Amino acid sequence: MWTKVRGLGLMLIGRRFSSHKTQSRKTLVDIHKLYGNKTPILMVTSYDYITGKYAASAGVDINLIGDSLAMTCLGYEDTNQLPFEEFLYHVKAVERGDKQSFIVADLPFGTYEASPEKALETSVQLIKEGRIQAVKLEGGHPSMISNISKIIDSGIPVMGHVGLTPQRHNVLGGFKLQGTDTNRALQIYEECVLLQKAGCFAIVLECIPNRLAEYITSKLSIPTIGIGAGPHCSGQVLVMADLLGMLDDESHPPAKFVKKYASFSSEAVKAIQQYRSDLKGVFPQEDIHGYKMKRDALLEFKRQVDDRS
Ligand SMILES: Nc1nc(=O)c2c([nH]1)NC[C@@H]1CN(c3ccc(C(=O)N[C@@H](CCC(=O)O)C(=O)O)cc3)CN21
Ligand SMILES: CC(C)C(=O)C(=O)O
Ligand SMILES: [Mg+2]
Repeated sequence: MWTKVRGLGLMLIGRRFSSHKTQSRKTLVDIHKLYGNKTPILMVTSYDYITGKYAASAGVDINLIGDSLAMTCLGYEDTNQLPFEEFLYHVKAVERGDKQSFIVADLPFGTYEASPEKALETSVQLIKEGRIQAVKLEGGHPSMISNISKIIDSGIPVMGHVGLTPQRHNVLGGFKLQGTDTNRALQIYEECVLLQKAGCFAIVLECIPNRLAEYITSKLSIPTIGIGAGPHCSGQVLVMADLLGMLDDESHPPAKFVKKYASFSSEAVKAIQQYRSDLKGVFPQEDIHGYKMKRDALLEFKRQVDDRS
């Protein structure tokens, strides 16, 4: 009892004098501040409650529920096969795990291209049911800009995405570096200008040469978030499965731009194999992991069972 009261007292003192308030969710204002201060913006992708919690605990700035989860988490061949309902299920789980980051969700292939109304409808559903803060969609050609404007005009922040846009891999000829020739570089630059004019709060630059990304970043007044776009973007994004080494998949070797900071996959397999070998007498231990029963109760139980036969 005394220790409980003392614990409560310490807790109250701790609250009163601690400089750490309960962390509230980051907003667009925080993202703009980082950009203004030239502090690199940290973005990762998350999949579910667990990975959402990892991102929140690490204090990332932007947590993206990327449609790449189709491949890394669900085993689809590409992102275009991802059903919207399956995506939404993951969006909801991430949000339950992360109450700290600014959360952005991709608009999956087929859920926003057809019209401004369709793009808005999908975005509203993600905001309402997924409880997230912003959406990201691929492409910045003029027809896509009208879809983006409709979403932004309705009060939903939009992140652009240019360069290697994986949903368009069939017209891009695969997951290939973009913008190496003058015309394609100009096209990517023009898309960025249009996206900024439409009111996007940031743009992902994926798989383009370092110098092109650097130049685009210097020309824009909104942050660029790079993946395979060199060190001169306003921020960086990596896919969680790539940075944690969650997948050892020979059929999908990591891209050149990936840096692997952990080896979850091999650690997991090792741990499960250790568990198997422990079953030969090491785990579980009677005292540490087991539960006791009063001797009398056990004897009486056995007696009653024996009486039945
Ligand atoms: N795990 C994962 N990480 C990603 O970053 C990612 C996905 N999945 N799935 C959706 C897209 C696809 N992405 C990819 C996939 C492969 C390369 C890749 O291998 N690129 C070549 C470029 C060289 C060339 O132009 O041929 C490379 O060698 O890096 C790039 C982006 C990025 N996205
Ligand atoms: C790689 C990022 C930008 C993305 O779009 C995704 O993970 O789906
Ligand atoms: Mg994506």
